[in-house]
Amino acid sequence: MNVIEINGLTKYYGKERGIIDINFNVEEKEIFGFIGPNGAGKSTTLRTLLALIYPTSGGAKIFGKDCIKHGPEIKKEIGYLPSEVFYYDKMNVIDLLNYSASFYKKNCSKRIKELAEIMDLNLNKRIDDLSFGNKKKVGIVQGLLHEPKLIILDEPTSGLDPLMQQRFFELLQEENRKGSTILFSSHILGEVQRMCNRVAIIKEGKIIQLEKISALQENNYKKIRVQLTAALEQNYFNIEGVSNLEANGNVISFLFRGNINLMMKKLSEIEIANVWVEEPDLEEIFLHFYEKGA
Ligand SMILES: Nc1ncnc2c1ncn2[C@@H]1O[C@H](COP(=O)(O)OP(=O)(O)OP(=O)(O)O)[C@@H](O)[C@H]1O
Repeated sequence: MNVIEINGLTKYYGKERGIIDINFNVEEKEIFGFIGPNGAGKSTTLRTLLALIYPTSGGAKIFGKDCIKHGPEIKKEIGYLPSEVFYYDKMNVIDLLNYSASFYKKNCSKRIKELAEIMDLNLNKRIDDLSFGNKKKVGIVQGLLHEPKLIILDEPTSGLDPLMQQRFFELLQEENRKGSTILFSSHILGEVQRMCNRVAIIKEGKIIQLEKISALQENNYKKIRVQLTAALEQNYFNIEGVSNLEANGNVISFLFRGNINLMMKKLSEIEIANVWVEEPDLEEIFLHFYEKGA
């Protein structure tokens, strides 16, 4: 069953492109990643799903219901963490969370305490005494306190230190095991690869790739940099599977996809000072999609 169905979703801000003809579904109990560079349209898509802004055309269904028409009803079952959190600074954390909880017809006090403990959040502090990262934690607790069926997170890890990111991902995995469906946006490929079953890649307002993470990894390019000790014949690395070849002084870099043994053989036949084999970052993967004309 699809928890989210997005059909031809398009949003223009006046003449400015927001998103164009977005189509994808998120299945029940899936952890779905939505990834793209700044300004690609991730927040616009998520805000439209939450009926915080209205689409120019197209639409989406959540739990089988139109996300705009049935917005208030649907939102009771959604936990949302916006990319930037703004609060009434003078309130205490616990008062703010109790106020948020009052919108749901259930007692959330026990869950608030549990979540605050997991995220190491002091409930008695005033909001304006909190650091950016701690404000983010308030947002996380606020988004999860009513044990929502669907969790939508917009760049949730920005501002969290690595330990907290880890705890937060464990928390999400636990929510997912208990039955929640999760959609989260990010511009960090690594965290999406680690967490998600499937991913949609968005660029300049359009979906350019929709993949299972396993397929994305199989297709994955390695980024190879070689530091040479002596000049090399110009076409030495010009073999099948090599793209984006660049030379910078005595360092040659390229993307490689193919049989890694062939590449290792090629490397073993020359004298080198150093070699780096890395996962390409998101920009480089985008560059590759771009070159394919996607
Ligand atoms: N309120 C607005 N008015 C005009 N243009 C907007 C508005 N909000 C977003 N846009 C434009 O819509 C496009 C998509 O922006 P959006 O914030 O959805 O991207 P994003 O992928 O979430 O990026 P980021 O990671 O930087 O938040 C951008 O070109 C942006 O300039």
